[in-house]
Amino acid sequence: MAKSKSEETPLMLQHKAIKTRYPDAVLLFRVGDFYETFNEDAVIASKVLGIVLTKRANGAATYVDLAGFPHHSLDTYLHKLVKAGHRVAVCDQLEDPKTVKGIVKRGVTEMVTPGVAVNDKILENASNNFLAAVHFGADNIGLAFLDISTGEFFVAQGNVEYADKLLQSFRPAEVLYAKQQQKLFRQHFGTRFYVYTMEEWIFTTTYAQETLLKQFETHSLKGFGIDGLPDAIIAAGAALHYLRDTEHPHLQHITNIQRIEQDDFLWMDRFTIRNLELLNSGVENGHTLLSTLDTTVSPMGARLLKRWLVFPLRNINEINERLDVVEYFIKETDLSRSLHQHLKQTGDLERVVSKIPLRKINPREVMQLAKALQQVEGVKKLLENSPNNYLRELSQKMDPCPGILCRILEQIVETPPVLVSKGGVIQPGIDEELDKLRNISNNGKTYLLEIQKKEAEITGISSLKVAYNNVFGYYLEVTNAHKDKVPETWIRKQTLTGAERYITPELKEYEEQIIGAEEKILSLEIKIFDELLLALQSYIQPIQQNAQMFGNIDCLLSFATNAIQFKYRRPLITDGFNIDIREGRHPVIERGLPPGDTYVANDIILDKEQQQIIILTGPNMSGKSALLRQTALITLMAHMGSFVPAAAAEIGLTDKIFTRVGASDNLSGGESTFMVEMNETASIINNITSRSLVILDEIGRGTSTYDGISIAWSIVEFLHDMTEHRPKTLFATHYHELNELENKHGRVKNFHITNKESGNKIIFLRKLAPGGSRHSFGIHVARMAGMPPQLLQRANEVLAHLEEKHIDAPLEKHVKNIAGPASKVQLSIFDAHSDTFKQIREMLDNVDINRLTPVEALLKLSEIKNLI
Ligand SMILES: Nc1ncnc2c1ncn2[C@@H]1O[C@H](COP(=O)(O)OP(=O)(O)OP(=O)(O)O)[C@@H](O)[C@H]1O
Repeated sequence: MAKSKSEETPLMLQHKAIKTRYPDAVLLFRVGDFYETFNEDAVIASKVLGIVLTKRANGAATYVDLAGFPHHSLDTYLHKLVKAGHRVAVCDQLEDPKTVKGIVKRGVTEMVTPGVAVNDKILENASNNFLAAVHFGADNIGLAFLDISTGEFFVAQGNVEYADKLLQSFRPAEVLYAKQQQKLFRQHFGTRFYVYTMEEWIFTTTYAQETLLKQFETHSLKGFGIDGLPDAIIAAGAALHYLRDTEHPHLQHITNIQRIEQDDFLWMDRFTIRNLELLNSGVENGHTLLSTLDTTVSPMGARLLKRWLVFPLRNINEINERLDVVEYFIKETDLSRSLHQHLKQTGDLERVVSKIPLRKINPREVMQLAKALQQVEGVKKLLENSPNNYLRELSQKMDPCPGILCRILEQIVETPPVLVSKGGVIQPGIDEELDKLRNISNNGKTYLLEIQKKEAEITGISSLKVAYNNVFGYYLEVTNAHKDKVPETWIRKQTLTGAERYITPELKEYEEQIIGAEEKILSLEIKIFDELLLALQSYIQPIQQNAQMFGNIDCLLSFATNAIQFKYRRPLITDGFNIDIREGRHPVIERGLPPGDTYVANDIILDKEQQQIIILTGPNMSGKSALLRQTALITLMAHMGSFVPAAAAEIGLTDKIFTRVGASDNLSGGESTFMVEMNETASIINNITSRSLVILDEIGRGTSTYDGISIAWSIVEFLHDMTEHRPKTLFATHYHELNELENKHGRVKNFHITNKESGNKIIFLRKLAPGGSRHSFGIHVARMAGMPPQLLQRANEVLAHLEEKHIDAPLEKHVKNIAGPASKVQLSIFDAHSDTFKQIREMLDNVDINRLTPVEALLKLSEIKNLI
């Protein structure tokens, strides 16, 4: 039977009222020194946190489930709940229970969700924690990315592919969108994000405009260059709304909004970012380009490097600006060393400053901020007369904020406690009243010791002790042996087994003074600290700017460090179309080689006129993929402004890098390997220009040999014969049949990776050489992998048989055979009277060739093939 409201305890009624406002969050409900969870929240908490689930009586109304933990463990447990994908509402006591009769007022002081976290335990130093908002407009998708822990705020607007790429690059911890757009979102971006849906009215232009103008305290958004992006503005408004909705009203550190312009950056779609293993290797703890290049020493640098990696530049001047600095740092080793020292002592300036408006900064962090500002002072001096323009400008933009720096150093003790409530934060000499109270407090303690000494002398109780407890304050403790020496004026308060405790009027009088003083000292310290935080608010913007400058310097120093340590060279970025890499290496593989092994360097030359497409053949494991990827990585690194692993490199400005890898093992959404590959390849075809670099690794491998060859063949022809564009292409394949393309198409060139056969074995030389290779040596690799000898022998026999059968049949004929009934042999399969033939004919009759896309055609082909 349902219990009436009045039968529940007042505490549970209060809990219920608050929980109704946060139905989808785990509510951590502060009760005394504990955070408690009730009902279904308790079940979740006990499971995720491994804490005991108990039951508690709820007045006359049944029992409720309960699980709790001590309040000082909040950070740890909060972290676990959020990492497990829960939204958490922290409900605190808003009044001092000592001063309240009846039930104390409670309210949610913070909501923590995966995308809205400022807690150091939840955040990773080297990564941003972005909240994204996505809005599907009539023609475009608007996106916003906001990191509350650093104050960074980006917006963009574009088509689905662009949105997809940005989501992959920013890797938001949480994505918001309107409830009604759920189907659209799922259709385009799948289920790979942690999402939260909101009411549609939040995603409207007027509301978003208002929200943004209020945040930035401006009359228009023109100054941010985003007023022409209506869908992005809606997304940005929704992101800000969500922050306020999650009880984050103080957002003074979000001072700017930056537009991401598609054409400003070298484009890589999400498959390319994945295939090139820029951020993730697909294996746990595997090496990525990021982990290989990241020698930054500050969290600001680490986070920025990640962004530089997925947003390489496309402006020659900006790239050269970075390269000039790297070159300068390489030459000026002393300067680089000093800069490194300063950066290392800065800590996470960007995140510390964000804690000021959020009221989360503690005294120790304020001191860290002061130390960081001292580093800014040092770096500014080091660079102010630099012959390098870029560094001189950075130096001009730095502001060590001397006013507030002095104030912090003057007011805060050198090593303050983490909690201001512990006291001992404020320096002496700052506040007269504080000094006076401290004097009383300190002397009071000395006085207590004097009382102890005096009474010990008078009574002759040498072991007399003054001590304190919460029940009756200061007392004198006498062991039983001396009990009879206690004067009558002492008032007995407690009897223990071996001792008795007494108070005296004199003791009580001093106790009052001391305790009163301590309380007053604490509230004065908190007041002075709060005033300091208020003053710090006005410095948020310049301090954030300093943090950004430090991030830039850190990344460029990191490039210089890599260049020195791993012998990278400065690339020459040109306005032309050539890629000319001499003695290039794969930056990640070369670092992972066992000691004693050296990476075999190779030249790669691609251009618009002679060598637009390279067909690369070679045995398994010979290094085809490595060569392809190193070309893409070197091109990418050059556009980041980094030196590159090559003896020399001339890189024409590149607008897009595409990579497609055949037969990926990671199948998504139940699609076949072949379909995934084809869809991925189809998206290339619409997007390339002569400035694009296309890397195709064993495309066509996911289907039968002839299908594979046909698809690969037609892709190469397409890329070669595009009317307006000549994308530079590297195509690695096992199908040595594709070498025939060189004879038919002027800008296709065959290369192979050399190896040496020694007896029955194969030695990889890994050197690139002109010309194709005749077979793919798969059986040799099988031998190396330890396959049984009988199996290998049989494989050799089958191979010999197949090669004999096809040796005289040029590939083109095979391709035609698949495409149409040109050959007699093939015709025999299509026996006009067979059921299969009839079925195929029917299927073909139903096809409207004029409306068929290439991918659909391939699918149809595959369907037909399955019938045969
Ligand atoms: N130039 C090189 N110098 C030294 N080692 C190399 C070189 N290139 C490749 N390797 C090593 O050889 C291994 C195989 O290379 P890779 O995967 O590129 O071969 P592949 O020809 O693409 O093989 P498959 O056809 O089986 O995919 C790499 O993991 C790497 O360790």
